[in-house]
Amino acid sequence: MLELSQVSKLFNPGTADEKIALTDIRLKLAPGDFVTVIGSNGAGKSTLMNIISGVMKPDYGEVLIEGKPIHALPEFQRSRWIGRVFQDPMAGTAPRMTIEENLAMAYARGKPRGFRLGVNRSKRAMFREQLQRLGIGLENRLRAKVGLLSGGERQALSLLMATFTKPQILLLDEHTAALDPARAELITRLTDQIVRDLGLTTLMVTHNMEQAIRLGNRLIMMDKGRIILDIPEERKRHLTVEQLLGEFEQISGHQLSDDRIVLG
Ligand SMILES: Nc1ncnc2c1ncn2[C@@H]1O[C@H](COP(=O)(O)OP(=O)(O)OP(=O)(O)O)[C@@H](O)[C@H]1O
Repeated sequence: MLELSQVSKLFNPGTADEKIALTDIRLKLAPGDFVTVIGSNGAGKSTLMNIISGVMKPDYGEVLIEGKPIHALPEFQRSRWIGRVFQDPMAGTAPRMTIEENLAMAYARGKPRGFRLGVNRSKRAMFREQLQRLGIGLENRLRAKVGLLSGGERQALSLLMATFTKPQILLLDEHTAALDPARAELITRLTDQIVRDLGLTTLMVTHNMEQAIRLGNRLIMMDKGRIILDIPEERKRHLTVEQLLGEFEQISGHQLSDDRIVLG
């Protein structure tokens, strides 16, 4: 489904500012894998997401989705294949447009140019049904401007929009980090529900260790541009936060330095 082979990325090569972001990343995800990603500051997590989504090119190596190199795909196909939710609730939605207009935009993503962006009766009924599944009452506010929604509501809408057309890969980039604990928990629950219902192949970067253990069927740990540990489901199920941090320290030789870390 998703395969990274020997992916490397260096910023500002040959200058005093040279930074190794990724070194020889090899990773294979099977269809339906839900992988949580943790790591220290500057470990390369965001660069990894940027490269998988195709917005950044690796210096070396390749990213394949269903056997096809992602960087060779036209933009419209990439946007249909990859759904992404960012940390910033403002990032995934258009604030001046209504909820239904935002959903119409997400629905048209990856469809041929000229596909109608408008909202007709049958689309509205479908949007309402999808919003109902979130369970936060957005189905009654189809014509509300998205800029008026709370951060949590907006992130729930972003999640729905990113998964609307069942992407091949879902990338979640610390998507609960900017929310208060109650809203973060709501988005976590919705994420788990949507990923399971649709059987989406998912990579989720998180600073919440308990969440990293609880969600998904696999956990990878990154440090200094490398994947230093890949924990399968059976091991993850019995893991505690203390054990996870202990393993990190043992393998990397230093403590997990993450200024946004949440232990649970
Ligand atoms: N555009 C850029 N130009 C130069 N260096 C960069 C750029 N983007 C990232 N880096 C560097 O590459 C390394 C990996 O950064 P990246 O943002 O991928 O890490 P991260 O694991 O997401 O970190 P954090 O958890 O702190 O957000 C870091 O050393 C960072 O300073």
